[in-house]
Amino acid sequence: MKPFCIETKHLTKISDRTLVDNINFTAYSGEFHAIIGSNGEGKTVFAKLLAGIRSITSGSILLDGKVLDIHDVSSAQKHGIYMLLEEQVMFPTLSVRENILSGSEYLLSASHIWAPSRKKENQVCREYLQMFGLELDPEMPVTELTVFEKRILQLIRVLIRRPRVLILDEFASCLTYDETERVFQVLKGLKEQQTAILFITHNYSVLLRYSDRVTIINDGTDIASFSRSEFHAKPFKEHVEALKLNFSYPSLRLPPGKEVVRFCHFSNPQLHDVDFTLHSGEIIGMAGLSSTEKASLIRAAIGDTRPASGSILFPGSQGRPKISLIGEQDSELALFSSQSIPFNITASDFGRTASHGFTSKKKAGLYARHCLGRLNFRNAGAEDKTRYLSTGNKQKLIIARSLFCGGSLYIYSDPAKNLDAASRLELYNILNALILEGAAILLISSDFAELIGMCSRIIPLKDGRQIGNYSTDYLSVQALSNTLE
Ligand SMILES: Nc1ncnc2c1ncn2[C@@H]1O[C@H](COP(=O)(O)OP(=O)(O)OP(=O)(O)O)[C@@H](O)[C@H]1O
Repeated sequence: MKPFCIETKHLTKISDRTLVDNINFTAYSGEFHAIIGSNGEGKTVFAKLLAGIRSITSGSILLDGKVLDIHDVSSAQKHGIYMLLEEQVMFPTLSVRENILSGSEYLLSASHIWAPSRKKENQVCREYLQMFGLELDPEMPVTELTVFEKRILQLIRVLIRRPRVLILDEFASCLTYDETERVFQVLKGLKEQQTAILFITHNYSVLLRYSDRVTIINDGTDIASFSRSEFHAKPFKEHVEALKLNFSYPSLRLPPGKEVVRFCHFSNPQLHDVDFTLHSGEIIGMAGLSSTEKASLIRAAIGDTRPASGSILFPGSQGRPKISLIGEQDSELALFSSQSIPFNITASDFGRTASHGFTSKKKAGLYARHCLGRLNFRNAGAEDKTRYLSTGNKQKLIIARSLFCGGSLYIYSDPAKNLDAASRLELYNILNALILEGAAILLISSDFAELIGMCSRIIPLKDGRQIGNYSTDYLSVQALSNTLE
């Protein structure tokens, strides 16, 4: 591919208000270009304008100096511009092969008249999957795949079409260090073939490890761009400081209180021999669980399913204590998108917003503002429509709902996904406040730095089987990764 650059000139998007404001941006072929900024600042809307997913109000997009007529997704794809969204878009009833190749079969057929053979399709799928170290049967259903595998399928779907400009929106969120590394190793090959790779991220270590250039978007506009050679200079560091990208985990280790939950050699079809105790005042982490294993653990803990052997006991309480949950569904599934923000937050306990037997909108609004105030909820108000919130702000609603629910046991699966660094820090401070009040927290996470930074102990699972119970005092991200390899 010949070198080129993609530019925007005065790119603007106005909906009810200005979402993207006069962005002048340049990315070059053969570079990893990170786009960063706090939640709700306009990164996704900007990327969607480039990919034709949303229409431009004014301004232009240029490829190699030529203005492009991008008015929908296919017009962007005609110029080789593809975007992978934060949400996972899959055909749940189709196989791995069908999910990868649907609509692209003609690319595999030399004649462009005959459809490629099933053998050829499976072979191509296997080759692409192997690039990411995945040995999946192309005929298996996608419902059995992990988050990582589903993400890779989406990526392969685009790679087959040989993109010139590839835009990834928070692609590495919920991926482990090793999984992220595997993805970027493959993308490096693409970069060497002159693809421009733009990725939106909140993760400072991903930014430092991979980006050749970074652009910061604030309040819908680009406020600065830096190339890698400028990362050590003061202006870049000032932005890092302002965005709190380089934060330290506010680790709090308290002496464990009474036992809240005890897994006694618990097994079910997905999990085997899970055995540990969580006390009040303690955050215990769990690493290495697939999506199905996470769901299975949560369902067992809330009493939705029975163990095949072993048990889950709640020694400190009569019966099951009140459990506050954050599962791992996308916010699209976890929220009532046509309902208001206060409705979504107070949905975990409408009784508390009742006044004379009726739900009080005023009370719900007050609670919502209080919960969101603790979570650095910016660029949106409690009156905004839920469906239009940015992904990070939607995640804050899910957290706020769980905090409104309260309880003595919190089971959180990747609660910090899609949060900007400042909001993450707020979340961690809230977790600390909860354990100071005597709560017990089970933190299931793919972010090993987060687990080591916030938890006193980590329970690693491999293929659903517990393989240890480690104190985090002398544990490194690398050592934990090695254990789970
Ligand atoms: N159709 C719409 N109508 C009104 N406002 C919208 C619409 N779509 C997006 N917004 C608003 O535009 C702003 C920017 O949203 P965007 O999704 O681009 O944020 P972001 O920077 O990607 O945030 P995050 O890091 O949380 O993903 C948000 O405040 C969002 O609420």
